[in-house]
Amino acid sequence: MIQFKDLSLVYPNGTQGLKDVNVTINDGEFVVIVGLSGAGKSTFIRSINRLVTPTDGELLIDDEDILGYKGSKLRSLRTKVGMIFQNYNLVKRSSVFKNVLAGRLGHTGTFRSIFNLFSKEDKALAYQNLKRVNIEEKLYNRADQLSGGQQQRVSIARVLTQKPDYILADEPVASLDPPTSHQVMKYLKKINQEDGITTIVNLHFIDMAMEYADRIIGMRAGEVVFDGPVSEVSEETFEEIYGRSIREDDLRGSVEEDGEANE
Ligand SMILES: Nc1ncnc2c1ncn2[C@@H]1O[C@H](COP(=O)(O)OP(=O)(O)OP(=O)(O)O)[C@@H](O)[C@H]1O
Repeated sequence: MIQFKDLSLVYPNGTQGLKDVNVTINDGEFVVIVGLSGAGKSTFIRSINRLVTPTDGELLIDDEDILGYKGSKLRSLRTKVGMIFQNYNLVKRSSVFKNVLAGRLGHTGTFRSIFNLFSKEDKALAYQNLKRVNIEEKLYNRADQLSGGQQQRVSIARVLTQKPDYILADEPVASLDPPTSHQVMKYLKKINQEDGITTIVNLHFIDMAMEYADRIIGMRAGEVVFDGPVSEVSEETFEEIYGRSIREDDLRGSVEEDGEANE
């Protein structure tokens, strides 16, 4: 469980990234954070794995306040909380398999990881996770030979190999076309449902938020201005969150497809 308690973050230049946020995210939830650019979505997500550090309040993960974490505590937090980025963050010149194995680094001792000494079990897990996102045939390809959607699937396999309790995804589909965006969201949702991993995703496409979220959190100027199940969300809700009417570019668009996630 993740609990934001009166959490605020003021950046060194005085910008208020988060303002008095009170939110509890229960185990197994699939939460989508929406809001205009600059609303604080990334700051919200990045607080959870301490890529940024809130300046006031408490942030409890499994009942422990993580705000004071340093050194090994911080490293183990980042092993428990996996992250997926808009730009995939793969090592471009490394193979797909090595990139996925990198998910084990938090579990492997420094000595073993320097020499890439991964166990048979680690390698089996990496392969199995590549299969889960249907990309195992690209095992030996260099990461930069893959399309954007394929690279994001590799990054999902890497995060799974990390065996996290939580997955954060910061605009995971912002660089992808509509069909590929849906594929990636489907994999994230499937993993959430099958493995019960709590998943928090930032999206700025409201149709995708409605399609995949269980619960939507709306942010504006660092504050949570809406928090509720998808069943309670209407067009007016988004208009309130955005402070304006909905436009074409707030929608990713749907795709006619058979649901099979292959490229
Ligand atoms: N390192 C930083 N230093 C100063 N201000 C920052 C920093 N990072 C973010 N901000 C500011 O904090 C506010 C919230 O930014 P944040 O990136 O969390 O918003 P966002 O909703 O994720 O937007 P986007 O969709 O554009 O990424 C913005 O005003 C942003 O300019």
